[in-house]
Amino acid sequence: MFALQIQHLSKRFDRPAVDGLDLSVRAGEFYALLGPNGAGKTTTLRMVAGLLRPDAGTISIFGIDALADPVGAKRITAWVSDEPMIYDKLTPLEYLEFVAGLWGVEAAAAEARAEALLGWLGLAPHARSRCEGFSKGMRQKVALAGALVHEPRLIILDEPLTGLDAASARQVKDVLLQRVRAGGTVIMTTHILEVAERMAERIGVIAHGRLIAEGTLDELRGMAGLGAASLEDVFLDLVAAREAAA
Ligand SMILES: Nc1ncnc2c1ncn2[C@@H]1O[C@H](COP(=O)(O)OP(=O)(O)OP(=O)(O)O)[C@@H](O)[C@H]1O
Repeated sequence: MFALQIQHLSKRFDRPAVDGLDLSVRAGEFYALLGPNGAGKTTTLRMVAGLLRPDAGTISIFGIDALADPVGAKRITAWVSDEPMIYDKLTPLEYLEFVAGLWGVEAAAAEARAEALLGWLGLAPHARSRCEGFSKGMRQKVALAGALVHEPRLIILDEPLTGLDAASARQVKDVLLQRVRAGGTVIMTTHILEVAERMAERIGVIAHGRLIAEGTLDELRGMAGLGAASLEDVFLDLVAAREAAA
């Protein structure tokens, strides 16, 4: 069963940003998407999240055609952008209950989930303070909690750890791993190769809007032909090889 199946996906701005991309992520997988700046990662994920219309291609989320049935697809998907939006006048608890209400989560369940998420993310002491005074990292965690409160089956995150301190990054990683253990599927972009190396079961490398390599860390090492090299070496080698071929 695939959580996400992308076929021949394309999006062009002044030039191709995503260029006939094929990508499949299995249900229950932790998948990291790597690639140089401008490779097309965010554009791809925005199309999956229904925020951007592809020029061509198909997107299927747990068998739902996301282009034909965007509401059905969004119901089971969470999208956490690298510039999250929250409502400053609400407290985290109010925000989570509001978001849960939009998804039709029953009030008692919403409250329990909200309390649990805020606890795991270290926000319990701030659960009843308005978000307006929060730091960027705290906002990011509130946004993440908001994305998870309807218990989506597919969680898509764009650079979720950027700007977080060590403790917050650990909390976010733990929450994501917990979701995967509970049967969820996580797809995240990251430039922190160590995070991909440690957390992801499979890693996809995108360059120029296409998937140029994919596999476990060991498989990528094999492709790059570098024996026991670090993911950084493997990544740089794969991207350089693609550049040379282009
Ligand atoms: N709204 C837009 N209008 C015009 N061009 C865009 C737009 N969004 C993205 N692009 C272009 O599409 C290409 C892919 O960008 P994208 O943000 O998807 O890359 P990325 O892999 O997420 O990069 P980064 O790692 O820097 O976040 C880039 O050349 C970018 O300039």
